[in-house]
Amino acid sequence: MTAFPFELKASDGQARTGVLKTPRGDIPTPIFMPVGTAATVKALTLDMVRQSHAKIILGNTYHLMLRPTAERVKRLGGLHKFMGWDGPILTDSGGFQVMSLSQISKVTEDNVTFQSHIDGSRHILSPERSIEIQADLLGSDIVMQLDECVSYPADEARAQKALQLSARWGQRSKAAFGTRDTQALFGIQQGSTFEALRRESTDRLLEIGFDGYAIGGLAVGEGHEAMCDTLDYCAPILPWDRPRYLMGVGKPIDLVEAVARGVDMFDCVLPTRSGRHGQVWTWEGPINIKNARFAEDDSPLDPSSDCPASRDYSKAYLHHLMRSEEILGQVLLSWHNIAFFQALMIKIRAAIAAGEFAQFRSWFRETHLASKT
Ligand SMILES: CNc1nc2cc3nc[nH]c(=O)c3cc2[nH]1
Repeated sequence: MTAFPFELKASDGQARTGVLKTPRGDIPTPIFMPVGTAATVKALTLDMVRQSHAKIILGNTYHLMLRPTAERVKRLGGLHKFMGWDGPILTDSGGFQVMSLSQISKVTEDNVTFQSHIDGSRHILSPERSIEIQADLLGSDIVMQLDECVSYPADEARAQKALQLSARWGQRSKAAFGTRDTQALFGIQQGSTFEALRRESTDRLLEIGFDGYAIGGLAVGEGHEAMCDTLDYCAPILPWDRPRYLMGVGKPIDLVEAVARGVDMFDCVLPTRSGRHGQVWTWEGPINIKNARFAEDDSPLDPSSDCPASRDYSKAYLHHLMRSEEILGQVLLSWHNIAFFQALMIKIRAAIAAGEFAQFRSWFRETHLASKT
């Protein structure tokens, strides 16, 4: 299996910047992937997503297999054609959403059986079925193995059983994926916050061999400090010459601190979800635009941004839209937030390339964390 070329351009401490070359386009790293759960980045047209400088989006197998079903997406030409996105798409394997969204689910050696949170219908996800959905029916560019993510806190024995099952599922995922060179398969490291288990999981993944390696089992309630303490040892032991993808992360400060520990790829619903509720991410930290102090503030969110939502509307107008529960408010704030996350990654990449990441990191902490905007 010839993996997608991953060319590292520069590194600065553990931080690195490079390019992951895929058939549907080059992905600069470190990269943030907006989440397109049900074949849409919620509230945004794909022109807005492109204009935000996003290069790759994430699709959720769990949601799409339930509705409209992966078979229907296939009949309609696959996920790219169905939603009109011709750039790279990464799909997750569905296991995490089963555990977090479905009321009834049962994990055995062979598979996960669960009931749809939409209509209660019964479904099965096995490593083989998840690969079929992602690679053959949805046609995604980067496919994730099926894994088992334990909740936090986990006891060590339970976490070890889950990582060992995930490793066996990783082997089966790779066997089902076969040798394809137009798509990539990533393995997922587990082990909760136990260093010995993270090493055991990594050893198992390296024996199997993947195109990229995700760090699973984090952003599950452990908090920023415990996540960073775990990344201190679990990121650098993953192969330096392949992409490292931290699943489900995160807040801007999480991205900066994870890049500092060697992570290359991220995805999180935060920018779009928080935007829909009025939370706006800025260089000076998050604000809630519904706060009365913005009612007559006619300054834009970020005059230096090239995103119309950030540059061409006053905070007062956005305040009014959100207070009036106007849909346009959710659209513009979601657009601004994903553009901000992309602007953050652009600054991070430039800082690493210039050997100035340490300076950027301390500037960001002082500016973004200190001020209570
Ligand atoms: C929002 N936090 C979060 N989203 C995740 C998705 C995941 N998928 C597969 N495997 C994981 O361990 C995993 C962990 C995650 N944490």
